Amino acid sequence: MSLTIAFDLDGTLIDSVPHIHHGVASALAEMSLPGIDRHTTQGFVGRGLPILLERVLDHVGVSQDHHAELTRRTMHHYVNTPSDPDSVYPGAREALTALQEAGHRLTLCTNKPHEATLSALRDTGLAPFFEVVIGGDSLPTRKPDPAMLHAALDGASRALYVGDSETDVETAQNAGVPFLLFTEGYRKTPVGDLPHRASFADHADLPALVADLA
Ligand SMILES: O=C(O)COP(=O)(O)O
Ligand SMILES: [Mg+2]
Repeated sequence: MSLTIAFDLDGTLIDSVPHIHHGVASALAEMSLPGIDRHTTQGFVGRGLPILLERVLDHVGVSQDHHAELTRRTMHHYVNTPSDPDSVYPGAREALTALQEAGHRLTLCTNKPHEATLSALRDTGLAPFFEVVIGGDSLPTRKPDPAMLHAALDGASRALYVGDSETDVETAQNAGVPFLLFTEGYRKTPVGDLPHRASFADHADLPALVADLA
C-alpha cells in the first residue's frame, strides 16, 4: 500500500550544521559581534531561523535589536553558499530512490526558510524527489504546530513523518501522524524518551522499515 511520506531536512536528510554555522558565524563577524562555536549552533537548530538567531544573540550576550540585520545577513549566506552534495547522509539518496520506486509519494516539511530549502535541495540534487516543499516561512506558523505537516501531507490519510528532533516528534504527535526517528541527527533527548513508531541510524534501513508499516 503506498504512503505519503513527509521528511524533515536538517539533521534528517542533510548534515547541514556546517552550512548553517557558516552562515551564522559569517553574519556575526560582518556585524563585529562575538563569535559562536559549531556545537553551540547545532544545539539551537530545530525551531526555525528566527528562534535560532534569538538564541544566538542571547548566547553572545547582545540585544535582540540586532535580530533583523542578523537574519538578513544569515539568509544571504544560506542562499549564496552552495550546500555540499556530500552533506546528504550516507544512503539517504538511495533510500529516497527506493521509496519513490516503491510507489510512495515524498514531500518535505522543514523549519528551514523556504528559499534556503530550495537552494539546499538544488545544490544537493535532492529537489526532484519532492512533490511538495513546505519551509519554515511558508505558513503563518512553524513546527511543532501541525499546520506545516498537514500541508506537506496534502490530506493523505496514509502517511508517515520522518525526522530527527524533539520538534519533529511534537509535530507528528500534534498532527496525529506516525513518526520515524533518525537517531543520528540533532536531537538532544535520549531516543527512549522520544515517542516514535520506529527508529533508524542508517538510511539504508529506511525502505524496509517503511515496507513493514505500509
Ligand atoms: O531550521 C531549523 O531550525 C531546522 O530545520 P529542520 O526542520 O529541517 O530540522
Ligand atoms: Mg531536523
